[in-house]
Amino acid sequence: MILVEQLSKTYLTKKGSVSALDRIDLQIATGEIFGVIGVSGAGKSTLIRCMNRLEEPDSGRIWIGGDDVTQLKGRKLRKARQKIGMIFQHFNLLDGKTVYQNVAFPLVVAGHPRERIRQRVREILDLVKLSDKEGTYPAQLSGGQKQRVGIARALANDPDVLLSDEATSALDPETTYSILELLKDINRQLKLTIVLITHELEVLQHICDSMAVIENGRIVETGPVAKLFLNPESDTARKFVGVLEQYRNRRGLIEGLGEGI
Ligand SMILES: Nc1ncnc2c1ncn2[C@@H]1O[C@H](COP(=O)(O)OP(=O)(O)OP(=O)(O)O)[C@@H](O)[C@H]1O
Repeated sequence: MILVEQLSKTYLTKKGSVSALDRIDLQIATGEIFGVIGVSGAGKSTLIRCMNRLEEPDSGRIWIGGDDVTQLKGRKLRKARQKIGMIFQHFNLLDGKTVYQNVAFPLVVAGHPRERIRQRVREILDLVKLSDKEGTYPAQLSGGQKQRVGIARALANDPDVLLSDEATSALDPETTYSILELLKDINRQLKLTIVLITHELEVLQHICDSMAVIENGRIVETGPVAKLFLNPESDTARKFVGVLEQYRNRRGLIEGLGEGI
């Protein structure tokens, strides 16, 4: 279970302060895929980055597997971070290192023996279906393959939680689909809790069990994903669902016209 309680974060800028998160409360069940959706600037990245302390919240608590991660320091924080994997929109791979070295990196940092690292990297590359790319450099990979390396690296230390920061936003629809399917498989096989942020309703619809809608740093709606489509309550949710319906209607119209030709 992940519990977020009254989490707040304000950025101080030259132009004044920006409230990015305003007393956020969330409850995420172990083993579920939980989506946070919102428009640009709503606070999604700040929220997910607070979960592994890439960002420091001003106040509030984040409980992950019994630990309040906001209170951890030093070695305990490093240990907790090993159990929270993260994947990014632009993959964040080490360009000068091979696929093998990228995936091995967190294991080397964690101080595992070389033989254990080799065994684990091979296992994980097999899981993400990149066993044939061990010696390849990121520049020689497609976007989808890069994200698979990112996922493999995030899973190397066998985390309990995977955070996904717009992991499919830079990918074409077909590759997005394959990465979402991979995340679903991983969630099932490893019983891994996944928290993902997105501004794409289709991503939420395809993969998430539950969701929260974030608007101007506040959670304005939460529940099962189906609820969002059947009964959107917030302005953000209504806009997202409205745009998707318009798009589907237009596509239906175009396909209908096509049939008449
Ligand atoms: N390092 C920073 N310094 C100052 N302001 C920031 C910083 N990071 C984010 N913000 C501001 O905080 C608010 C929330 O930003 P955040 O990146 O969390 O939103 P987001 O929903 O992830 O947006 P996007 O989808 O565009 O990435 C925005 O107003 C943003 O401009």
